[in-house]
Amino acid sequence: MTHMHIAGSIHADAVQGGPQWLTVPDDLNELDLKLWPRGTHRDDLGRIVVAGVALTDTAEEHGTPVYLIDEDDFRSRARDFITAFPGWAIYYAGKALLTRRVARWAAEEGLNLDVTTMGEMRIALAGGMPAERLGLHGNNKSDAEIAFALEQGVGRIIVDSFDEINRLERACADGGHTANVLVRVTTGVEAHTHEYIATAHEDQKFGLSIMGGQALTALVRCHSSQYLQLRGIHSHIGSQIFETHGFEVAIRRTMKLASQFRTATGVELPELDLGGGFGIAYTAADTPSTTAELAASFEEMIDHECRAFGIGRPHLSIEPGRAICGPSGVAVYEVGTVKVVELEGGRSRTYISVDGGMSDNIRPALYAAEYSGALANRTSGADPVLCRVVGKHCEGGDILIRDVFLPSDVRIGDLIAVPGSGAYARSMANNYNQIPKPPVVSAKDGVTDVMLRRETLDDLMRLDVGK
Ligand SMILES: Cc1ncc(COP(=O)(O)O)c(C=O)c1O
Ligand SMILES: N[C@@H](CCCC[NH3+])C(=O)O
Repeated sequence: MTHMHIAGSIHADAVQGGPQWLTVPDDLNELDLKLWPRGTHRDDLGRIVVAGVALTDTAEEHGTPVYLIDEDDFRSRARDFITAFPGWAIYYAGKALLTRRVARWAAEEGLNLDVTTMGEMRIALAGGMPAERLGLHGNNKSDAEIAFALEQGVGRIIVDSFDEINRLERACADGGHTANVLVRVTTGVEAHTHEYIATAHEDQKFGLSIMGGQALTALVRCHSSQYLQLRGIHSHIGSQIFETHGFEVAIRRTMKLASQFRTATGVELPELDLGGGFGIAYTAADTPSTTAELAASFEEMIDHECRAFGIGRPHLSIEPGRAICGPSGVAVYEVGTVKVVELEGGRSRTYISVDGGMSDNIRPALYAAEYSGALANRTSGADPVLCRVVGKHCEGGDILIRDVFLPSDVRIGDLIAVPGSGAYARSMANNYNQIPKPPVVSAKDGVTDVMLRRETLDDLMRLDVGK
């Protein structure tokens, strides 16, 4: 698909502080394939088809809103990482999307799994992911979570504070366990992403500071513990990152820390985990690197820094979440109302209200995240108009797609499909306005299968036990 930059009259920026990147597609019916699960297309009836399934059929069978995850797409993106990073351990970040079935796919594709809570551990194990392939994260792991991880034989625990090191040692002493640990550090990198999803600058809750000296102290502390097997350093600089520069700085600083640790103890750390954060395309303007390109630049940076610090190549791992499940997922909504709002200068914006919103995808409200969308049940020859796709919540910021061009004849009952919805949408869903959470169905070879059923109002009513 080609895009032309558009004149002021309908440019989003000219309308209302919209983004400069938004352009009018030459053909609204054509799908920008980089945004969708591999193989997505329109059929002869003009319906969008994902994994061999027409989204109209998904909507009919499962209702709307509905999240559809293309199994083959998920598996192929997992395999891309396994292939591009030979010898590395790939920990799929379950926080992005985790169900028992997703855990099984991850296990079958040779991924490990990054988990953060009791709930994620339980789902991962129930899905058949072996405990030794789990890495437990979290800045406030409870005694119960730590005890469970130790009993199950979780492969490694990423420690995040001195309090937690003490807590973990006590749990090991009580239960007669030892634990493999990595120390999560903050590298001071200012990742180029939204403030709320950048995690390596100093002034935030995760990790121990390299610059402040706590990281080295924690490493030495773990090294000298009779209960802890110190495996190495963990760094995660943030999420939805496109530039490799931040990773380069993180690698340099963690390698330097490893060499300082060696100087202090005489021991070379065997492992280095560089976290996740690899960005995906949500709109036509996003141009993420391929997994192979990422791998090539990581290999080069690692080689360079190992040589610079005279350190042997550690065993390396990364934790991609979004880059595996994000593009595999499509959310499907039904249009309930269409309202044209007149703006200054004779311009207008079309508000398309759908049957979901910030309860099933809070990312636009939380991070001003951009999405795109397409009419899913038919094609249209109508002119493009600038639209805002909004939810049904009692909140002005309840926006799903801030700016998108859709055909001017979008009407009640049409379906809007939002690509890039596999990560951090349904997994961050909530029940604002007492709206039950939508289902997640997997799709493969023309067949859908529910993995998370739709919540019902009865589910919500049953939680309300007061009188
Ligand atoms: C420690 C850690 N690892 C991995 C991830 C996964 O990030 P992403 O889904 O952006 O790859 C996150 C989330 O940002 C994280 O906090
Ligand atoms: N939840 C965030 C990413 C941060 C997740 C985990 N550290 C998002 O939707 O982009």
